[in-house]
Amino acid sequence: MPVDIQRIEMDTLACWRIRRGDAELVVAEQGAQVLSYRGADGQPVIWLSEQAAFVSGQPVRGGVPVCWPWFGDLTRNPQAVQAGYQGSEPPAHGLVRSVDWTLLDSRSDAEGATLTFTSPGNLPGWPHEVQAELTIRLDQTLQLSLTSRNQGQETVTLSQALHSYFAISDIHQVTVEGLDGLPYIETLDGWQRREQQGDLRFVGETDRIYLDVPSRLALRDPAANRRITLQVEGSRSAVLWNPWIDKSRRLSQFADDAWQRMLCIETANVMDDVIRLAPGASHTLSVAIGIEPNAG
Ligand SMILES: O=P(O)(O)OC[C@H]1O[C@@H](O)[C@H](O)[C@@H](O)[C@@H]1O
Repeated sequence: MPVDIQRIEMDTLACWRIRRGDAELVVAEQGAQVLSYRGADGQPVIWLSEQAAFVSGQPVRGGVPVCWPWFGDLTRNPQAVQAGYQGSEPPAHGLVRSVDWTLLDSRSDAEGATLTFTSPGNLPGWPHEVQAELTIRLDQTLQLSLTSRNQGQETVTLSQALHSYFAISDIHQVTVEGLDGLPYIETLDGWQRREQQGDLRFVGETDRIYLDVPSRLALRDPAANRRITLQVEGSRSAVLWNPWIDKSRRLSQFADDAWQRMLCIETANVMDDVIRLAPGASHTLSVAIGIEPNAG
């Protein structure tokens, strides 16, 4: 199947667009952020906010922001992750969401296309020789692989996530399969540890860190008659997030009712699943996102 790679601009952001039949992927150089992805049937799989702003220095709401070298609020991270940062105001979700990455390589073949980006060196307040490389491959599925390499002389500990926003037909109807029986941290109630019973359904604001997560999760969407599947390597934790009604009003680049159409399943290395990189060591976190027709 012919594959076409083009450099485009979304307002002020330099982006790359890959088309493969009716599938289309758009990636911004800023943050190496996947902005949008439509599958082979032309339907959105990755959600991009209708109110997204494509502004230099600001993460775009939606797509797949890369959270690195820490996830979320730094002060909620294990001490070894906090110790890596020497600045005074740690931004949420790390340092690379709103800076330009460098495109190292772009190529297409008979099956698809691959883009490879590398993170900028010299991140403010983070004096470590650790480089992140993100490979984005579009063929029948969308695959993201984030490799961190420690080229310095000291051990560095980091947390991270591929913060995927998925497009769904109705938050009230979707379920997430694969979490039954898992421990999770309820960040909305004192970060208590709890246990998941059955598949996850959504009845209110959700912001949970699941632990001991298996390599396959699925997002069942009966109204769209499909399942979005996530096949993961290098991760045992996942963050499930939907802001619901009140938090939606406080979020930037987010329509008041957009919570009904999106759900984040973030492929992560957080809490006791953080990555400890000895000198010379590397780690790869990856997720392959596929579609199974028929939510059965
Ligand atoms: O608004 P941001 O920085 O992109 O973060 C969005 C959300 O990201 C999620 O990963 C967090 O669990 C939420 O608490 C947070 O609100």
